[in-house]
Amino acid sequence: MSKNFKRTLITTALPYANGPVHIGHLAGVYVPADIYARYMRLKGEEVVMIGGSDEHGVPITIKARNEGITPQQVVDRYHTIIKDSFKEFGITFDVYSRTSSKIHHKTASDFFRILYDKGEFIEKTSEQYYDEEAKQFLADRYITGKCPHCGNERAYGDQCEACGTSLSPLDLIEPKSAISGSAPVLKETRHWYLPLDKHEPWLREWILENHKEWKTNVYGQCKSWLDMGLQPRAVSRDLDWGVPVPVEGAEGKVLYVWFDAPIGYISNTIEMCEKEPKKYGNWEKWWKDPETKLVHFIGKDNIVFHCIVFPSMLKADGSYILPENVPSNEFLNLEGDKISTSRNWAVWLHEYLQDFSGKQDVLRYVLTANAPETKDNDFTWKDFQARNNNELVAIFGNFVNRALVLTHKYFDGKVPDRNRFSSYHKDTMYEVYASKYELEKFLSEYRFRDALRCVMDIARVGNKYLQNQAPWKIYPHDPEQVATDINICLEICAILAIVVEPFLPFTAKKLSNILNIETKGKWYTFGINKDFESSNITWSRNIVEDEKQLDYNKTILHVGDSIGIPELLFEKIEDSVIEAQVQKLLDTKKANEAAAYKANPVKENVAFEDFMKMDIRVGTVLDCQKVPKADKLLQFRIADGLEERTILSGIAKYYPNPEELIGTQVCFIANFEPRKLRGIMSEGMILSAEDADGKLVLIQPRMTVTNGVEVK
Ligand SMILES: Nc1ncnc2c1ncn2[C@@H]1O[C@H](COP(=O)(O)OP(=O)(O)OP(=O)(O)O)[C@@H](O)[C@H]1O
Ligand SMILES: [Zn+2]
Repeated sequence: MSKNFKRTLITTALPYANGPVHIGHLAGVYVPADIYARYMRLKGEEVVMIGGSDEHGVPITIKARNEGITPQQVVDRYHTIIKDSFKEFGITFDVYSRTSSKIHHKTASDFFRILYDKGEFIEKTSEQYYDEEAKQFLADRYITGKCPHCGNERAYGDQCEACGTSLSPLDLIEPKSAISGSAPVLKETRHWYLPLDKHEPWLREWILENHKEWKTNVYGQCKSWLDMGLQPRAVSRDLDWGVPVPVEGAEGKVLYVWFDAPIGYISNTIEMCEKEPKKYGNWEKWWKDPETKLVHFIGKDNIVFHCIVFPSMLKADGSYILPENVPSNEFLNLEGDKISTSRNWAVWLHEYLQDFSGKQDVLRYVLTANAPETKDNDFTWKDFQARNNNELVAIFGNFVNRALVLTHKYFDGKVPDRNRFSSYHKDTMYEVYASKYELEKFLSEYRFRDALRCVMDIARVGNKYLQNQAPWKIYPHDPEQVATDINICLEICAILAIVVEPFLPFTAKKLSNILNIETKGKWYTFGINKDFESSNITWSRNIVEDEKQLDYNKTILHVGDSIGIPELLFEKIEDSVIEAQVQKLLDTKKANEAAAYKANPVKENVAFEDFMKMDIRVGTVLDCQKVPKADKLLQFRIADGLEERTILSGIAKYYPNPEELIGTQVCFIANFEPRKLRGIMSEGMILSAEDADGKLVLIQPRMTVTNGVEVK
């Protein structure tokens, strides 16, 4: 199904501006999109990449209310962090704007109005909760009440977080408004719906028949939505934050965020074209010309919106093109847990950039090598370190560095002649060219992990070649052979500088600077040149030779070219650096557990007389030491105001320096039945509090009291 397109429009899911960007976002959307865009640019294609922040919707208004600031202040804060960190990370948007912009409000409003005037919506009246004190309708999240399933008193109108059931506001028992606290009343309200059911027949044909080449995860999700049958979907909301519905009598209503956000791709394209008309031309050529290839990069939770809902909106308008592909990724998890903004379970991009200054490419490498392309995947710091040390440093960096150093050592920093070029060298270069060719095939299929593997294969070929040829052994008796070897190695370095650019742009820049070459426009200047994007060829590794298209003399570097001073491309990451990151996550986990801690229900009441039977007293620790061969036990000698007594307590793990307790006071049950533990008689029980994480902490009076006094 390949068509000849003139240009490519890449959109990237708009990150929701209620938090910074994390590695899940990057792996799911922005790194693959950036690889694709950079690759197209290297090939000299006309391409743009559109991004921007998604700034409307209820969660942002709730965050603003909780922090006592305006929604605009919330989105200003995160938009800036997101935009700056993307830039520093080398994500090359042609435009990165936001949905609170004037252009977007106008574009989204006009878009709605055209569909409204064409009769593409249906209008329905329904009953919704209204807060009479605050004089506003309540979004589901703004209503709390008792969960009908588990009795949790603080369930939300859309979900009970205690039992996980999804709810509708009408399910809640004794509903309350989260704004005023008053009981809301049901009131009629009018909304507009996009009748997706009406669009179902053409969607079926367009996706299920004509786009069988879409990734199986994407195709499968579309098929199951279509097979369930589509329903009309509301496009408006009663809320005061968003794009107002441009219809008479619709005061207090805004466009629903899912309707408003994808239009952001169009608004941002318009903004880009208005800013630089010479460079980008008219926005309509990007959105309305069938010779434009539209590609949406998204994560899996956005599939239905980009394959079914947004195309239906575009079709309802009638003047827009539809996406040619929607290469959606599955999800990236972090150390075995789902990444979550609200639980702070993430590696945040802006923090990474601080902690790993100058190491953008390491993260880009790991997120691509381990991308969740076909199934959910896990990011771990151990894997991050291993991939850096064993792959980037040991293979790529090592090869390039040895080739550059030897050039300076033997050839005065100049590219030597390849006089001995023979079939063995030809085979080596053939491997390199075939890998580049395969790499191109994978890129055209949005298989970025496999494509990156091909880049590393080229570095592997170089590394192996250098190891086999061992120029440092040959040089004394056959410098001419070494000249040919180094010539080959330098050419492989130059090819690496070009093919690695989409993946590791900072490394490509460093390497091409050392080699004194330009990477731009060089994609088709060596090896075999066939464009997978626009041809229907079936790939095979031998096609290169079969077609006799390979000219081994067409090289990037030339004899006598000067090579700059070598500089290390990658450096080893030490254990201590990784341990610090792991510790940061453990701290987060602990804080989350503490925040989620719920005290046990109170036990049955006891009578005063029963309480008085317990003889709890205070005593001073005279001696304290670990019981030999018992991990948990500490042996206390206590001055109890009468004689002295010995008590054993299972808190050794929490008091690694027991001698520090000597001289402090503890509380103990004095009339606890004595019992023998490890051959020692324990006369009582020392009192501790058990913290949420199981840690035991001694109960100790804040002021010294007389030994033996009772606790009441
Ligand atoms: N862990 C992840 N792995 C892969 N893609 C992700 C992940 N989290 C989010 N994405 C994708 O990133 C894009 C932007 O996400 P969005 O801002 O809507 O965040 P979200 O899904 O609300 O995430 P979060 O709740 O973590 O903030 C979406 O296309 C989404 O599918
Ligand atoms: Zn519940």
